[in-house]
Amino acid sequence: MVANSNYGGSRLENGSILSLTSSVLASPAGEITLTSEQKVYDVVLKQAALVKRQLKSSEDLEVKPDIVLPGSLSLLNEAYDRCGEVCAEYAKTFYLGTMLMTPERRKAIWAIYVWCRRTDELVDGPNASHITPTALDRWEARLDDIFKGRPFDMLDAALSDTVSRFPVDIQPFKDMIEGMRMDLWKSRYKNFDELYLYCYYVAGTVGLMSVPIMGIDPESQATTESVYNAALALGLANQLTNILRDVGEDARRGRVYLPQDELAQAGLSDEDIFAGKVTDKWRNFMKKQIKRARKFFDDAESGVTELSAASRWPVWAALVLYRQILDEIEANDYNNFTRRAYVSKPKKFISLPIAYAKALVPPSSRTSNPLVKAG
Ligand SMILES: CC(C)=CCC/C(C)=C/CC/C(C)=C/CC/C(C)=C/[C@@H]1[C@@H](COP(=O)(O)OP(=O)(O)O)[C@]1(C)CC/C=C(\C)CC/C=C(\C)CCC=C(C)C
Ligand SMILES: [Mn+2]
Repeated sequence: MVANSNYGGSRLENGSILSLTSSVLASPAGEITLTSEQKVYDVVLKQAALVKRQLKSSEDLEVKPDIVLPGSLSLLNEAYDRCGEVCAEYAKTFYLGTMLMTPERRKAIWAIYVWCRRTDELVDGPNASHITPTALDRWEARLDDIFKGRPFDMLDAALSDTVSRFPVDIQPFKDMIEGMRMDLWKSRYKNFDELYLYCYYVAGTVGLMSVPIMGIDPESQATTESVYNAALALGLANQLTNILRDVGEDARRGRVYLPQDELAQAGLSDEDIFAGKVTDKWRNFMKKQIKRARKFFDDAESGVTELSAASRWPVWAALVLYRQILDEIEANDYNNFTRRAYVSKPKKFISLPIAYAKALVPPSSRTSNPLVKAG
């Protein structure tokens, strides 16, 4: 779980979370001493405060009433349907999971999914080699327009509608673009602190975007911050798992996301990764990395139960299925250089009712719940 921190930080209107004010502690050399975890926790606190304030101001209405301009509703429905199709095409199991959500929430999650997928495609898709920082700046300007109610195309229109109905903030979206910017210039991570920030940008942000849509169960006694923290943890866990699964594939593109200092401590280097030989050194290194990823999944678990009842199943399914990729890496004897770990269809099939059973558990009102408000 992300630790409670006591520090000040703020963001320039258009900047990433790295734009911090003078309330930040500085070392004698004048360097900023905040860890990535602390910087990200600042975002979590702000997102939680924002959602609380906005829910209050709309008198706890979770979905704002429709304002329909003549002819616009069918276009909007088409736009949402298209988002659903994209989602079904790229993430079948997840799409199935969203079918249990209320129609408003389901459509909103599809719209966010599509925006995230398109953002990732900019740097990972077929046109990735033509993508420049300027193209990402243009994508960010387009995001600003989405939030101002001036969408550029149909898929943007769905997101524009979503952000007008749910208390979603622009910051996690901007931060995701920041992560894609990082992918343009950075291919090595000195330590876990650097990797943590990257994982927040490209995946923790998804958790923060999703909570206002998923909704927190009205019976939940948990603090909003703790639920956001759990959502962040699930995003981080998923991305760390992605990185561990894709070591070989990333290396072939010249990328090593694994922390350089931890590789060195294990007696390993980039050359060992490019050579792609599974040795005992590699196995021991991987065991530690897997242990850390599992810890983030554990941190996410308590938060899932606090979500509104209909949102719990898709999130449990995502958690249970993604976590199994780590088991598969182990089953492959840590060969993530030439074998891609994946969860087989039968295993997926068994996991879905397990996720469903977990989703039936309501939020706990007992004080033993680690997320429950004090007093
Ligand atoms: C309280 C609590 C636990 C709430 C739940 C919060 C929640 C729904 C968290 C979801 C976390 C999640 C699914 C994160 C996605 C992480 C991820 C895999 C990010 C990928 C980034 C880049 O990776 P890379 O390029 O290395 O990998 P590929 O080879 O390209 O796969 C992403 C691809 C960024 C783009 C992310 C998406 C397309 C997924 C967006 C998903 C949603 C908006 C829906 C999330 C909802 C559910 C129910 C899972
Ligand atoms: Mn990608």
